[in-house]
Formats: sequence, structure tokens, C-alpha cells
Amino acid sequence: MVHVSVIGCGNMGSALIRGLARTGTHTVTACDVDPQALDSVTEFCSNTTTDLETAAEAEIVFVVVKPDITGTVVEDLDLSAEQTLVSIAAGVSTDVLEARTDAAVVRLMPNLAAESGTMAGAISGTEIGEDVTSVLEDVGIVVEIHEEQMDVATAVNGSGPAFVFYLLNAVKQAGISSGLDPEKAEILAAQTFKGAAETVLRDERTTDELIDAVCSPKGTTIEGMNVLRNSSVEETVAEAVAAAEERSSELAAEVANE
Ligand SMILES: NC(=O)C1=CN([C@@H]2O[C@H](COP(=O)(O)OP(=O)(O)OC[C@H]3O[C@@H](n4cnc5c(N)ncnc54)[C@H](O)[C@@H]3O)[C@@H](O)[C@H]2O)C=CC1
Ligand SMILES: O=C(O)[C@@H]1CCC=N1
Repeated sequence: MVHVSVIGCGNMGSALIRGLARTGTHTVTACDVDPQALDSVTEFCSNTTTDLETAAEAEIVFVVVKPDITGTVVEDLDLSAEQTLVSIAAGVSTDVLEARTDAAVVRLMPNLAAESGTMAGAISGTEIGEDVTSVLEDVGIVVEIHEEQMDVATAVNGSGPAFVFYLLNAVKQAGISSGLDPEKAEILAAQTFKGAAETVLRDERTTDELIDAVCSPKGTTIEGMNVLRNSSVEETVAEAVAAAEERSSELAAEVANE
């Protein structure tokens, strides 16, 4: 059992807390300046506090506040070398963090799916302890990357769920337009995205081979694939990822200049 604290219980912090609660194996202290944010996670954690000093007592301290205040919060925590600081803020570099803490610093780019234990997380750091990896694996899958790759990871797996929600909704709306009941269209579209993602993770075939496996000769899928392949959807998705990546690097520059 590890004592974890989560500072900032908004969208991402609460997802992490709810995900950790599913395992029931950790002591989780939730900290936020907003009592309403704490109320929303009370049933999923061991204790709640508005006091940063109490949150600073954990072995692993997750800082899940907005990037522009992450540095100040980390400084105020005054952690020791025996502790680990996990920063989730987009664009706040290890250099900025290490200048403000004695703790081992790990950067994590998580996503909202931590709530259901299916997060895709990217981590970087020179000292990533097994305790940190083990806690993160309780809420999903984690891959280690170089810190220079954090901006693109922010776009791919941090922002990624929003892009997928958008695409999933497009499929759902197309189903509704052709007569499916909205609730049933949502289930069919969402389970299809979930199942396709599971297949990619578990199957050794490439995505091109998997597409071929769905396209029966002279069947239906090939007609739809022809439309997609003759469109600019691939470029548009790449542009969306690039825009999010660019914003992450801009945030890094803004925070470094503060
Ligand atoms: N929302 C998402 O899907 C993801 C967010 N992130 C990162 O997570 C961080 C938080 O983002 P969100 O959860 O979306 O923001 P949010 O605005 O939903 O939550 C931030 C929380 O921090 C609290 N807070 C503000 N100042 C505080 C302080 N001094 N001490 C304690 N708590 C304080 C706020 O009351 C709020 O509940 C950001 O740095 C963002 O880059 C990373 C990956 C995904
Ligand atoms: O939009 C944002 O800035 C945060 C970081 C990745 C996902 N949400």
C-alpha cells in the first residue's frame, strides 16, 4: 500500500482519484482549495484536505493543477528527497520543477480514462521508482518516453480522448441520421471504438491488415474506406495533433519565462 496525495481535484485529478479507488489498495489524500471539488471525490479517497502541508506528507505527490500555478504549488509543498513528485501539467518541464523541489521528479501525461482504469499514460524522469509505476499501472497503461517527446504525447494521449470523443460522435450522428435510436447509436459507436482499440492492443496485425480483415471482397466496408481514403481526414487529424503539440510547447515557453 502506498500513500498517495492528489493536489487539484478537477477533471484530471478526480479521474485519477476515482481510478485509484477502484483498486482500493492505496491511501489517497485529496487536496483542493475548492471545497466543492473535494466533496465530489470524498467517497473515493481516504481523506480530503485544503491544506497543502497535509498533502505534502504522502510518499507520492501528484500535482494536478493548471500549468501556470504548478511551479508555485510545487515550491510551497517543500518535499524531501525521499518523496516523489508527479507533475501532470502540460508544458511544465522537469528543469522548472527540479528547481522548486528536492523530491524525485516524474512527469506524467495521463488522460481522463484513468477514471475507468484504462488510461494511456506517458512518463518521463531520471528516477522512476517501481512504486510510481505500480500506482500508475493501477489506472491504466504507461509508457516511458523522453522528455522532449512530452509535447507530442500531450497531444496524442492527453488531448487524444477529446479527438476520439469527436470522431465517435460523428459516427454516432451518422447512425442517428440514418434512423438509429440515439441511445442505441451511442452504444454501437462507443463499443465499436472500444472493441477496435482492444483489437489493436491485443492483435499482432497492423492496422492496415486489420482494415483488410473487415473489408469483405465486394462488401460494404470497402465502399466506406474508399470515401475515407479519398478524403483529407488523415491530414486533418494530423493537423489537430500538431496544433495541440504546438500549444503544449508554447505553454512550456510561457511557464519557463514566468
Ligand atoms: N483535463 C484533462 O483531460 C487533462 C489535464 N491534464 C493536466 O492536468 C492539470 C489540471 O487540469 P484539469 O483537471 O483539466 O483542470 P481543472 O481546472 O478541472 O482542475 C484544477 C483543480 O485544481 C484546483 N486548484 C487550483 N489551485 C489549487 C491549489 N493552489 N491547491 C490545490 N488545488 C488547486 C482547482 O480548484 C481545480 O479543482 C493541468 O495541468 C492539465 O495540463 C493532463 C492531462 C489530461
Ligand atoms: O487541454 C489541456 O491543456 C490538457 C492537457 C492535455 C489534456 N488536457
